[in-house]
Amino acid sequence: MKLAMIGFGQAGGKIVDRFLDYDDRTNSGIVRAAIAVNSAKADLIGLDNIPQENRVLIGQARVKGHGVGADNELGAEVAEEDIDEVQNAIDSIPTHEVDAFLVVAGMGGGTGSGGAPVLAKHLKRIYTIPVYGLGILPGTDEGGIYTLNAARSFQTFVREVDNLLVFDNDSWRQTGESVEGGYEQINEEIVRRFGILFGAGEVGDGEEVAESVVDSSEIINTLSGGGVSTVGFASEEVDMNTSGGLLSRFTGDDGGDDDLDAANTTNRITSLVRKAALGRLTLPCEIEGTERALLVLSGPSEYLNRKGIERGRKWLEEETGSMEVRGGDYPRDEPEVAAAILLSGVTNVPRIKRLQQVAIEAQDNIDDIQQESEENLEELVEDDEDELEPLF
Ligand SMILES: Nc1nc2c(ncn2[C@@H]2O[C@H](COP(=O)(O)OP(=O)(O)OP(=O)(O)O)[C@@H](O)[C@H]2O)c(=O)[nH]1
Repeated sequence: MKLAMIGFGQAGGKIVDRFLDYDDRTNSGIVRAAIAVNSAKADLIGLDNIPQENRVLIGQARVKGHGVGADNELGAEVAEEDIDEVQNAIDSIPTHEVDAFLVVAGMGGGTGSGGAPVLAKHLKRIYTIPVYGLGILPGTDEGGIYTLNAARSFQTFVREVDNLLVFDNDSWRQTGESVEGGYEQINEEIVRRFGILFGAGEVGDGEEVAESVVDSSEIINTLSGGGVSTVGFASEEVDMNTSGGLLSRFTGDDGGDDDLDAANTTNRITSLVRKAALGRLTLPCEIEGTERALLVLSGPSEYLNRKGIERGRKWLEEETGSMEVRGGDYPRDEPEVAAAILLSGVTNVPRIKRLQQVAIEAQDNIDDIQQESEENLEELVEDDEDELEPLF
């Protein structure tokens, strides 16, 4: 499907920038327009791919291009004050060619965390197409103020968007890596997962169309109903170089028995689906209780078969308990077969329960909480974990 992506704050801008690069590399055609909004001039200058005219500096009168320093109330205020500047950039997008907006932001800082919900609310008032959020949760080692920002922003953001897709840095940060180097890798993981998912609905006319290609309405239907979404992913390399013998590794094709090859393909697809659903999700959670799901199987069409996808889909129905599990192909000439699973409306998410508790504590006693040390706040969150009610 075609998206208008708006990156709010540094993390948001960098991830949208990376999506453009992904689009270029893979020809997936999902980014119809890309805009970056920030209160820090240096962050906007540091982007590689987003066109200069689509980089919007807000809050100049208040913070003079220096950012809001993790103050997300100030982030929200400058977004409100300068929303017309953002709208000017959006006005240059042919929105009639766009299936949805995707507002991307880190939830732990000030600009994106405060501004993204403001922008989502604004977009929903003006446009009829869906407005989705991609929210990045901070690592728990980043400190109390980042957790507090994320807790408050999350609650607002999920309310303002049609669906909030979440990626939790905390589960993805590798130890021993520099923060920047770590984000490079993490951002690649983000665009790969969401790129395959959204790209699935973008198999256009004249392209190779398999038996059951996913279209953008299936993605929209899976996301409709709101709530929080997470994505599972697993892939396996396949050999595309052997002329005429494309199937060799993935299917175990020896040029012989076709039924056997089909059975191998089916089995491999089923185990990829399990790996994707039970492995590391962008937001770790219990998959049981998921309201809706979409399974996308991507790869060279020779490696995809309807039976495998159907079996994977059925298995997902059983595991999630959902009656609304969609599934289909995304034929791509890439040397890998990948399963991407969108789990929409997830309910049992420990990280969100912890964040919710932080938000409740903050409401009760905002001054004390802000003075707490990082360690104290972390302890507080851990201790109260058992008593929490789910957020939604
Ligand atoms: N995945 C990912 N997360 C990032 C990246 N950069 C920052 N973050 C996360 O996003 C959170 C918010 O940081 P920023 O995006 O830098 O903050 P901002 O919205 O620009 O706000 P201010 O800097 O306070 O004005 C951080 O706490 C990190 O968890 C990135 O490149 N990738």
